[in-house]
Amino acid sequence: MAPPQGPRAPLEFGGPMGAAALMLLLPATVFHLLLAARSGPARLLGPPASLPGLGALWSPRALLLWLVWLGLQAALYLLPARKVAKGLELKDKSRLRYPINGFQALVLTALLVGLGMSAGLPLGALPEMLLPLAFVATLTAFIFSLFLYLKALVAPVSALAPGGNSGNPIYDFFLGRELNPRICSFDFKYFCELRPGLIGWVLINLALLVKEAELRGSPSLAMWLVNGFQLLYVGDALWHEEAVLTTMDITHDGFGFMLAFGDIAWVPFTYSLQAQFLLHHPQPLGLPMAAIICLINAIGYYIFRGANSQKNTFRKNPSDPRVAGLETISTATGRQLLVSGWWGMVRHPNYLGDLIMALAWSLPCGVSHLLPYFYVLYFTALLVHREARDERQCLQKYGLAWQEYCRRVPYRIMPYIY
Ligand SMILES: NC(=O)C1=CN([C@@H]2O[C@H](COP(=O)(O)OP(=O)(O)OC[C@H]3O[C@@H](n4cnc5c(N)ncnc54)[C@H](OP(=O)(O)O)[C@@H]3O)[C@@H](O)[C@H]2O)C=CC1
Ligand SMILES: CC(C)=CCC[C@@H](C)[C@H]1CC=C2C3=C(CC[C@@]21C)[C@@]1(C)CC[C@H](O)C(C)(C)[C@@H]1CC3
Repeated sequence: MAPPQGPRAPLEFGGPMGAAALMLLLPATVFHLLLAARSGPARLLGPPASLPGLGALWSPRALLLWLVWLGLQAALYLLPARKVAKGLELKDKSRLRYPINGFQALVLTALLVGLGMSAGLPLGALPEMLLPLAFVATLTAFIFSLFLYLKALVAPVSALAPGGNSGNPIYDFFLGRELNPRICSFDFKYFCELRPGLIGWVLINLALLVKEAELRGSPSLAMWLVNGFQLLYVGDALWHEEAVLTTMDITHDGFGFMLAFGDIAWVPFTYSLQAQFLLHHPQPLGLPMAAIICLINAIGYYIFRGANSQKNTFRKNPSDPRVAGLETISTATGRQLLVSGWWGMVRHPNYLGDLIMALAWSLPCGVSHLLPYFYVLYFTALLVHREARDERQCLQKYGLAWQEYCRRVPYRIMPYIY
């Protein structure tokens, strides 16, 4: 059994107490949002208008649907891939291999759903099942995290994540002990990060759009915008799937409750909140306003994609002509840091673009309610916290060179503000 890492790794998220609180608070938030979105007052703060009985949470049909969904996505993951990419070097100097077929999984899912709908699949019935589906997804996340925790107890020390093996079971269960848990070549974390949750999110959005068309004759412009923007975001993530291999989730964080729940329950059921809200609270949206919102989304996407692609191109090959002219700082590790281009504007330009897009996803819901802006608020908190975690890791990795970068690029996310 792998020994705990002990007090060397600083505890994050408020330690075991914080982890326990988050494990209660996060699922409670999912149910609160699902209930609030369908209630008349649609209040973000305060108790939901009505609480459902346990019967409304449990449905064998939802369980079956959920298992079929996970099975389908797992089967699509196992299909031959156009490319097999290598991850970053691990502690034992090995590099894991990952199939690059996420976009293919999205397209095949769309084809299957399209075929199903033409054969009479009632996609518009899905919004009625969101509550029991979220319940089974949450239950799955708890059971799956227990499996991951037990599996990590017998994993070799070299397979453990830098954090998440403090020896405290609650904290380790939450953060995840093992870095890349796998059975044969099936990588659980990589699979969950991009497939069932992200593709599930756009499928839920589509079902809400179909339901709106059934109720009101056609989907509203606001619903089209939310569906279009979020489909672009998910399609982009799957098209650039290889880039996820260098995110801190894959390279640094263990796979425990936080990511398992985040990937399979939090993302599909809370990221679809705007479309849920619009189904129950239709909002008028004129063409001029829609055009402005599209422009905001396009600006956000331009910054997000430009910054992420610039860094990925630079990390893959610093002499690539697209980045070779950029100014850099050398570090003791042999790697360089960009100090011009997007990464010379602020230290996390990709977060800035992501936040601008988040705003564009909520604006079609009007300004009468705070609820559809939950994503903007939560995402700001998540990215500010994530940025602080990343800065700590970079300071540790790059030392003086990182300090020099911070001096030359003083703002973190928003120029002249933060
Ligand atoms: N929708 C959602 O819920 C979420 C979306 N995201 C998005 O995911 C994307 C990835 O984010 P994330 O993984 O947090 O981090 P980043 O993609 O910002 O990567 C941070 C890493 O980039 C490298 N880096 C930092 N500064 C420089 C520089 N100047 N030059 C070169 N390399 C640099 C460092 O790693 P190294 O030097 O080792 O390469 C650092 O650890 C973002 O676009 C974010 O917005 C993230 C979380 C949630
Ligand atoms: C509150 C809670 C449960 C936190 C867990 C956080 C997770 C929801 C997020 C952590 C990092 C994520 C990323 C994406 C989705 C959300 C989670 C899992 C991401 C897949 C979204 C699409 C992007 O293009 C991305 C691939 C860059 C991104 C990677 C990080």
